[in-house]
Amino acid sequence: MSAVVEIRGLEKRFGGIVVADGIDLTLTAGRVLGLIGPNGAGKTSLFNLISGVVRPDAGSVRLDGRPLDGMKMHQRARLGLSRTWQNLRLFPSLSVLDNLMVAPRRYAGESLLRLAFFPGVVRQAEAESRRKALQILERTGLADVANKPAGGLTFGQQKLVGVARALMNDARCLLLDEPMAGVEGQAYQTIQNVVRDLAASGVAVCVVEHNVAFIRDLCDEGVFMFAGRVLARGAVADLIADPRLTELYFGT
Ligand SMILES: Nc1ncnc2c1ncn2[C@@H]1O[C@H](COP(=O)(O)OP(=O)(O)OP(=O)(O)O)[C@@H](O)[C@H]1O
Repeated sequence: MSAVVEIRGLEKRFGGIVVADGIDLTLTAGRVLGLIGPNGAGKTSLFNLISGVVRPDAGSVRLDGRPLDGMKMHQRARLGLSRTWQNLRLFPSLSVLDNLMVAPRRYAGESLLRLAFFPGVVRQAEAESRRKALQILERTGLADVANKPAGGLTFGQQKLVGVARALMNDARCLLLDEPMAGVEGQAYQTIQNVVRDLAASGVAVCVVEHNVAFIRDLCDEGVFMFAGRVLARGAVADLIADPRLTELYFGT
């Protein structure tokens, strides 16, 4: 199984708070890795470091062997590093379809030269993107609301839009930040199915989630984080059953 994301010696502190303390972690093609740990363990910070929202103090992140050091978030997104956000970050007044169309990815029209001299190519690429967005909306059960403003959807549907948007850039690696928080019913099952299909197609997936049942059912493996460190890696069922980790999780 090939490594998609390789994290080596990652360090980050905010003043006195250590959010990454020498993290070594590999995300593998076709596998779903669950990231668990108590509030403040550094899980979202790790996603921020991988996706380029935050710069590390030391250490490196590689995507398909290519160092990402110094690259901005949109540059990483173009290379296939995709993520969702705890606080959604949708454009509420834009339609669901348009929220997908503006996803961070490579745009044919971003080159002024191409826009000026090959407008037909740009139009064709945008039509292709629209087709792709509609396909993704179909796959995520959102086709019926494609033209509705995203802000008018249920919370579960908005979470699905966040996941759907993350699929627009042909992700090599997908980071899902608490995809299940506040989600129930059909959206819950749909997110599980979409993530399974993605992994089956070779994407490396990493999920931060407090919903332990979701993590246990979905993930091939789990990592337990505490105080910016990876304390354990193994079967999710074993991590959950470990009394030492449970104590750290619940702080009892
Ligand atoms: N930009 C920042 N500036 C200062 N402190 C920060 C910053 N980002 C995160 N922190 C702090 O780092 C610690 C780790 O936060 P992080 O969000 O990564 O934890 P988490 O494991 O994702 O927690 P949760 O499960 O609650 O989302 C917290 O104490 C948080 O307040």
